[in-house]
Amino acid sequence: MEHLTVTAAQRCVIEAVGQLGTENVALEQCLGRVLAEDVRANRDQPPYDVSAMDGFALRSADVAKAPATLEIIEDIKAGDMPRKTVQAGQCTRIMTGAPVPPGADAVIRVEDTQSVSDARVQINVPVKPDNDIRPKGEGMRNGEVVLVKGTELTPGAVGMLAMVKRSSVQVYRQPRVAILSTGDELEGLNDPFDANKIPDANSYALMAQVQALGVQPTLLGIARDKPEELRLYLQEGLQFDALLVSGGTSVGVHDYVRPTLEALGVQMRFWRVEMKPGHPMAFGATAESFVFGLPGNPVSSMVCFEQFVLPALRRMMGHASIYRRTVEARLTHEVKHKHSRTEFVRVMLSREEGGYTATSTGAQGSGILASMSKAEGLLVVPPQSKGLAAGSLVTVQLLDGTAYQQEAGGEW
Ligand SMILES: Nc1nc2c(c(=O)[nH]1)N[C@H]1C(S)=C(S)[C@@H](COP(=O)(O)OP(=O)(O)OC[C@H]3O[C@@H](n4cnc5c(N)ncnc54)[C@H](O)[C@@H]3O)O[C@H]1N2
Ligand code: MOO
Repeated sequence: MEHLTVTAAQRCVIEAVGQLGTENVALEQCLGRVLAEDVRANRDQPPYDVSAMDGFALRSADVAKAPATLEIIEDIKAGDMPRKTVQAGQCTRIMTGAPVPPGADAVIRVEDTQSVSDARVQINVPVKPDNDIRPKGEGMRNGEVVLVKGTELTPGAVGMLAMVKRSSVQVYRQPRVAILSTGDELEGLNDPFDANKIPDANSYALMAQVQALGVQPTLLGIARDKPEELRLYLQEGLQFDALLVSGGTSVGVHDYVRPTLEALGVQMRFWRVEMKPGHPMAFGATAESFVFGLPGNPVSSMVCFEQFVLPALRRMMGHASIYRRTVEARLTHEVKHKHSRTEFVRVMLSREEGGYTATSTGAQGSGILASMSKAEGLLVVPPQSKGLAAGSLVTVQLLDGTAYQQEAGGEW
């Protein structure tokens, strides 16, 4: 499986993974989850025609030649039921959300009236029938599906669930994700400082990328470059829905990850993708688990997460929109491209007249996390590109935000 493009590798991942099972979660915990059931309204809302304004409910015909003075027969607050019928020459004082009394066909807001006495009001302007009346069932009708299966639970959707009195709801399960770093050179966050070692940044950058999807991963720690130790860690990681291993995926003599995974029964689907950074990216599966072998270089592992792990996890969680949103941006400088791999360039975006502009965040080496930490997006240089001129229109994957799209946004 040589010369696999990013798009082809993404397809391979997405075809392999599917939605996880479902679970019931409390309304307080469901933000960002995906509905695994249709949710129906259990009442009409509003339950009757109600006033949209604080004012007076009246018969529009009575005020056709406004100004006109009407007799106030009743006061109705939200929560009250009207007791009287509005007859010719009459009105009721009504508050927002209160039921419109029989006989009245319109509401006029208080600003368009003038008090004459406690019992009489002058209406200053005419109103059309139905003015400022919110009809029964305008918001939802009893029995109708108000949220369809597959909907992501946004704050608005959570409000809707409360509106139909759902204190818990059936959603797709969150993936259980394990993260493992490998390499003798790595220094754990709590290990003593040693200037000759490499701090384990990948575990935490990957942790944060998973957390940004609303999932709390498990950090397995650091496996040293000893096949037996690595085997134990990988075995543990394969108990999870997804295992992210960084380092040891290329062809060095101590790159034991791939052979050890295979020895543990993992079927490798690919182990190289035509991309930069991120070339030695591996993907495999067992019956219960998916393994992403991410390159050790910190930026490479993060970029591979964006392209392969993120859509896979979102698919497991039941989302239909699984890819980062892409935008068009105008490049503020030249980008050279002298190979035939898809390149991802870390960029900052600014919003200017006519759209976004994209500017590199600095040195793009795959170990240089500083330029990743400033990045708002990844500019995609397609494999066939001969380089991009300043001022050209380019595609950028947004790294921040919670907006996603159904398609990757291009073939690359
Ligand atoms: N002969 C070849 N050598 C290399 C190739 C190749 O195709 N042929 N590919 C290069 C590319 S591209 C990358 S990317 C790296 C990936 O190699 P590995 O996945 O095997 O990663 P390591 O060799 O273990 O480490 C690479 C680099 O990253 C640092 N690292 C590793 N883990 C962490 C961590 N948890 N936190 C921070 N930094 C980490 C490690 O110290 C190395 O500097 O291979 C090239 N070589
Ligand atoms: O995948 Mo490597 O990232 O090009 O350094």
